[in-house]
Amino acid sequence: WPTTSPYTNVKTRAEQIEAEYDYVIIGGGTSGLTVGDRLSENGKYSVLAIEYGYFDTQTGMNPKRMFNITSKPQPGLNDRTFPVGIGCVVGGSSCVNGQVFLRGTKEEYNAWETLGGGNSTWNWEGLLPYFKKGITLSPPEPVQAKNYNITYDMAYWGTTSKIFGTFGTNYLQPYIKVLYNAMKNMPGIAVPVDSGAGEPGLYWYPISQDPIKYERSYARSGHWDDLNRGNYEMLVGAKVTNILFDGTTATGVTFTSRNSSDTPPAQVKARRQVILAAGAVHTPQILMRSGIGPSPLLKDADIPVLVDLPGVGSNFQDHSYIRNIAYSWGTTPTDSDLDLELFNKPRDIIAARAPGGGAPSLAAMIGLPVVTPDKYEALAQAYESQDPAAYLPSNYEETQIEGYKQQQKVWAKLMRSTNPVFLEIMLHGPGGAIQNLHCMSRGTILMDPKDPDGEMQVDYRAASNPVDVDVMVEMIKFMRRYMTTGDLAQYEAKESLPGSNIITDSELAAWAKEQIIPSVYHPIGTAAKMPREWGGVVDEDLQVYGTTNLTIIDASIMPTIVGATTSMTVYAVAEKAADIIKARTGWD
Ligand SMILES: Cc1cc2nc3c(=O)[nH]c(=O)nc-3n(C[C@H](O)[C@H](O)[C@H](O)COP(=O)(O)OP(=O)(O)OC[C@H]3O[C@@H](n4cnc5c(N)ncnc54)[C@H](O)[C@@H]3O)c2cc1C
Repeated sequence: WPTTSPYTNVKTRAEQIEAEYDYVIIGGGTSGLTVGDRLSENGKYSVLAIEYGYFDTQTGMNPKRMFNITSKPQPGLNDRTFPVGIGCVVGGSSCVNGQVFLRGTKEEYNAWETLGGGNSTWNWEGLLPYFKKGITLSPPEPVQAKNYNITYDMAYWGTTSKIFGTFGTNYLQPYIKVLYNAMKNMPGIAVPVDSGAGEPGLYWYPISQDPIKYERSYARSGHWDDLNRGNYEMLVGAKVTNILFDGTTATGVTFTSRNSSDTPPAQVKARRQVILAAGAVHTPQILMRSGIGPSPLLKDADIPVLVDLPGVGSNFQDHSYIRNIAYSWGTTPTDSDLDLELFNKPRDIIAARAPGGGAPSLAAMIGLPVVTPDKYEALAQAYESQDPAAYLPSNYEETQIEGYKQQQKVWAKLMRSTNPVFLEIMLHGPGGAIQNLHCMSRGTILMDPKDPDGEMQVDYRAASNPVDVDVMVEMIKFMRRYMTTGDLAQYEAKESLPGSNIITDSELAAWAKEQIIPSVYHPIGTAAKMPREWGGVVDEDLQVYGTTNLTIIDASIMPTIVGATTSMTVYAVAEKAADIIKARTGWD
């Protein structure tokens, strides 16, 4: 390692590339490769993607394919630190991710429209065509659909993209349908026709998997491997340090070799557009290194200020979770129609005898009024009555406080709606992980002014807003109700974590602070698409304020996080971004 690639248009040295391309994309990850594919598809324009990682024949989470970053200690979580998972390989985080393939709900995307300040097309209706363009759904096998009563609706999916959603076929599970039915019968739980319908509820969902090869479907397999276009090149093992400007017009980038410190920095020019796709952790670094960011920090780092944009590196959000609300069954349930004889056979025999018939993945995605019918109103009231600045980083400027105030307004309303997904439970029980998908705390990802090219300082500021712990307490109580009342009561499950001695809200909160992990590897928001007077970094066309020819297309542009794993939304955003860039730069 580094692994060499089989493609002649993958370059490993600065002298192998041209001096100038029409489009230069920083980051050959999920969003970067999607847009690179679209901008090179008519063959008329030259495109270069510059990627810090290398080609790898394997995929999946592994230190050699990930950045090595540890978060700052989290005072809200008893000063614990956490690994910051980000892919650094061709394909980016889509090459290492968990392949859970979900999208958010309608009101979560409509919040982006409200936070756009007027005339925004960043809403459910505006994004649905791009979910369809971006993802092909491979329907479940008929036997599987019948076994598990899987419904789907192709109105929410496309058929042309080479990024695939496929219903996985796990081995037969002894009680997955018991869990399904028990959750379905919990008060307020809906069963939408499709996980892609923009609705919360209980669903079997696809994973990002090729339906034929049964391998990971990701940005490289879908947007690079079969292309082999003469007008599309990739430079790997190269770190972009900063963007070049003529005045405030982006004209190219400077990069260094990732491995050899004795190679001098090199430059490449972009005739039409520089496209920033380095992900929510490193996009802010490249902006700041280029003089775009909070001016006090830039001055500390001795970087001349090109555009004072305080929002760069702020507004950081992720999902948070508790790994295990742990139970053991009193009596283990079994599905009434399960073929027990088959089930007890070794796994390979089961797989051979039930081709396509195993259970796909199952999730319960639940709005706050369903999580806590008694408390959601009080939680929403407590949240909306907060002084917006009370729990924000102390260096937030007025525009940023105003932006958070707008978010607070939107989200206090959405805490009262059943549509946005606050709680996610992947059902394979008993018990299991609970995820809070809408934290109100806001973190920062900032450059170390003493070492601007060193790793970014990632501060989740988890639980800095107390409402997040209060919400997590209600999620624990929901899991307790699910496991011990209703359909599952008969199985007399015993709780070992938090345990029967942890009862009151304050006991649960103290336990939660010991347990919460502030990231599901879904960082977003650090170059948010919001009005500049609300602390935004990019406009509705994803152009960086105060500049021309510079567009951001990655997860950092999301103003607020969606109640779903993030990759599918990143693909849809990138598809929309490609159309915006084409229209703006006269692509035909
Ligand atoms: C471990 C893990 C598990 C996840 N699980 C899921 C899941 O199950 N389901 C899901 O939907 N989502 C999941 N996600 C999240 C999802 O994959 C990401 O939200 C999405 O891929 C981000 O896309 P992006 O384009 O913003 O960034 P990335 O795909 O991360 O791309 C950014 C690229 O830029 C490169 N880069 C960074 N800095 C530089 C530089 N200076 N110069 C050149 N290149 C640079 C990086 O190496 C990287 O390849 C997971 C992520 C991780 C890391």
